[in-house]
Amino acid sequence: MNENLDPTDQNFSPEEFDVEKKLRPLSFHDFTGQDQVLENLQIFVQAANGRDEALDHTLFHGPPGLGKTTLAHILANELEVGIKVTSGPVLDKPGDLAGLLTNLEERDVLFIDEIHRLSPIVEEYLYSAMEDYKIDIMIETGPNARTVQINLNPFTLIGATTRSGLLTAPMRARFGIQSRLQYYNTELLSSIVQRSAQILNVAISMEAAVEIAGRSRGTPRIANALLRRVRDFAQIKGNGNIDIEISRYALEALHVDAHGLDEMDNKILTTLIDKFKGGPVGITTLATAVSENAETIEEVYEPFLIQQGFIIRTPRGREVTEFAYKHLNKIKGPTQGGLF
Ligand SMILES: Nc1ncnc2c1ncn2[C@@H]1O[C@H](COP(=O)(O)OP(=O)(O)OP(=O)(O)O)[C@@H](O)[C@H]1O
Ligand SMILES: [Mg+2]
Repeated sequence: MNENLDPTDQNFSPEEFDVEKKLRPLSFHDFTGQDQVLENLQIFVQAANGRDEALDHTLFHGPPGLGKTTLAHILANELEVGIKVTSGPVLDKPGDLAGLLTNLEERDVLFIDEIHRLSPIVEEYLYSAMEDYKIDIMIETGPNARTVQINLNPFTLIGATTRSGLLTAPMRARFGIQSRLQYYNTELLSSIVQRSAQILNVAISMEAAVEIAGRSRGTPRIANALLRRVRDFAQIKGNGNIDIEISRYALEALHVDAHGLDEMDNKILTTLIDKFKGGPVGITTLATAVSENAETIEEVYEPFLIQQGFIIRTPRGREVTEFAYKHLNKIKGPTQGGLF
């Protein structure tokens, strides 16, 4: 049994979990892209291994599906240590955290996903563990209750978050290594698609891999999900091999946007155009109009829309580009709304 995946990871349905487990890279060598981040991590890991010390606490931030959880497991593998996995919302009592911390062996990794969702009490409790490898625990109850300080084994905390803006400053300051993951370009994604196809044992043409990659919103998780769906079409409607025709047919049937934009991306663009004449509009106003929270728009949706050239950020707010009008088949200017 491969222990490198967390079966409670909510990003996967149970069937998809098994497939995901096979597709997830396990070493630096298997991991595609994020070159700068990876190069640095390799150096830090080598150095920590050479000194036989725990790796510095490490924070991964960036939009969903880009490889934060994957990298946390890769780090544990490359450090050749154990990993314990938990998440911000699950760790609601300092006692639970103490249990995890005291069970860590020397140099082990404690991975806390969604670390921005830790409760303030747990977060505070974590500070001394991270800084001095010490925690206070309460023993006995009633009149005999007292706290004792216990020493922990040196360990590495790896935190992951899609919402780094919600991390408190003291928390952030305790991470010696901080890496922001970027969206993947089509070339990188197509090599990820090819690698995944090989693992899934299905033949895929170069052109088809590029087609799937281009519609994956810069995100490996989406690329792998689309590949699995296209594979289904190839099996039932085609000859089992994935070529460009069956890919186009499948992506069409799945209503995947030509750029891989998701519902919220499209809602943001449409709202900017229809309600705000294309902008500029402030982030809070926009957030209210699409019923999403402003930080989520800033950290999860907007980076991709900007990177792809659909919107720009100006001092007066967000504005859509010509490209967005074209993509949504909308007409720019006062005649919009269909006078013709
Ligand atoms: N660089 C990569 N190379 C190959 N596959 C990758 C890469 N990055 C991610 N993947 C694939 O995408 C899937 C999703 O990645 P992962 O779960 O690490 O994302 P995440 O950043 O933790 O997302 P979330 O914020 O939703 O938790 C992985 O299971 C893996 O199969
Ligand atoms: Mg994750």
